[in-house]
Parts: sequence; structure tokens; C-alpha cells
Amino acid sequence: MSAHLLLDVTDVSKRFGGVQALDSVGLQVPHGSIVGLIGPNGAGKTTFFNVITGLYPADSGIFLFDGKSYFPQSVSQVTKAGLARTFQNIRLFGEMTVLENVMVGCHCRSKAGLLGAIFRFPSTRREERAIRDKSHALLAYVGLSEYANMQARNLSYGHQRRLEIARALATEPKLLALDEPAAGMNATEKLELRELLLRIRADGKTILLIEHDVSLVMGICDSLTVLDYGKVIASGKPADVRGHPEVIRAYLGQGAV
Ligand SMILES: Nc1ncnc2c1ncn2[C@@H]1O[C@H](COP(=O)(O)OP(=O)(O)OP(=O)(O)O)[C@@H](O)[C@H]1O
Repeated sequence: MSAHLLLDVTDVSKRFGGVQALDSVGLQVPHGSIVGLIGPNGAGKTTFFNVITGLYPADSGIFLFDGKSYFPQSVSQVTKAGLARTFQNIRLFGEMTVLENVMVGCHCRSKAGLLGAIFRFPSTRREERAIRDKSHALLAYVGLSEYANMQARNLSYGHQRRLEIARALATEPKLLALDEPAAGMNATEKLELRELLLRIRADGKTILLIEHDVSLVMGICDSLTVLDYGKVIASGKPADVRGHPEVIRAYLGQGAV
């Protein structure tokens, strides 16, 4: 494994009945980069996310994260290892406030156990205050401070997507995996998202991105991997992938060249 790779997976396969959703897929994500995973509907992108984040067991595959073997067998193990994700269909706690949603993310790094929660030791209270402060800082980072006390379900769609990113960042990930973060956003929200993703990379995080917005993907990704029917059909720099005949045939179409 190359030292500059944060995520290095090879030969990942996953079958659902008669559908080979992933067929010997390999994908490498260098530290500090934004890597895009693209392809037509049903190509296997979300399945790949589900496998690397422990939602679905892979049928086979070799998984290396930050130089170590890792086995994505449960979401909590994967989060602890330093991989956080968002979902194509937003999964916030709608009845909780915006701030509380981020605090939930912080709790996976907290030390207080059940006894601390019941007896409210001074150390537990100190930790709670720190979590609250950190959550406010994260809301400021994604531009949602003014909505901290609003119920999450009342946020606009674009803001809900930003909140999901803040909650994922709260787990202190090395790798942030985003599943179609621009879906349903208007042009202004997409521009703001682009700036946010570039800032996250500039601040030293690594991003793996599924996204159908071709101009966003081409504009911010350092490299791309393209899936079609569960197989990698191309990977490389955006400019090279854009002109790849298989990618044009399967996904981009002639108009994109
Ligand atoms: N839980 C599941 N059970 C059965 N089949 C599934 C399951 N999840 C995905 N599939 C199938 O696996 C294939 C890949 O689906 P997947 O959702 O990973 O594609 P995708 O590239 O993310 O598509 P989209 O861009 O539409 O989100 C599809 O044929 C899909 O129907």
C-alpha cells in the first residue's frame, strides 16, 4: 500500500440475488484529495459506500484505511476508524434541533458512559459543555449558526444537506464520504457547497464524493472513478476521464465532450 493513500480498496464485490452490484471494484483515495465516484443510475456507487461504511457486508474485497487493514463490519467501527458519511436521502433527526443533530455526531468521540449520563459527574458536565461548544463551532463552519435552535426538519433542503455534513464532521473523520450532496440544490446552494467542500479539503480532510452534477465533480475533484454495471470503466484525472470513450458512451454522452 502506498503511504499517500488514505483509502485503498481492491477487488470489492457485492451481489444482490441476480444483480452483481459491485464486480471486483478497486478505488484509491489519496490523503487530502477529493475523489469523485460517478456513473449512471444503478451503477453501484451507493452500494460501494454502503460496503465501505459497514452497512452491507462485501462478498469479497481487500480494505486498507490509513495504512491498516480494516474490516467494515459495523457502522460504529467504521466511524471510530475515521470514516463518516452522508446519505443520498437525508437522514437527520428531524424533531431535534440543528445543534442537537451535530452534538449526536460529537458523542461518538465522548468518553462519558451510562454512569456518567445518570450521575452527571463534573467530568461529564465538562465534556457536555465542550461538545456543545464544538457543535456551535461546526455550525459556524458550515454557515448554519443562525439556525442552531431550529428543529432540523424546518431547515431548507440545501441547509439540511449542510447539516448532514456538519454532523459527519463532528465524528472527526479522516475521510468524509458524501452521497450526492448537491442533489436537489439550486445554483446558489451548489456554489456554496462547492466552496464548503474546497474549504474542508484545504483544512486537511479527504473527501470521497458521489455526485451526478458533472460540472461540480469536474470542477473540484482531483481524480475520478467511473462505475458502470458494477465495474470500474475508467479512473484518472477529470480531464482524462471526461474524454474517455467508455465514459462518454455509458454516462456523459457526446454533448459533454
Ligand atoms: N439492498 C439491495 N437489494 C437488492 N438490490 C440492490 C440493493 N441495493 C442496491 N441494489 C441494486 O444494486 C445495483 C446498484 O445500485 P446502487 O444503488 O448502488 O447504484 P447507484 O450507482 O448508487 O445508483 P443511483 O445513482 O441511482 O443512486 C442496482 O441494480 C440496485 O437495484
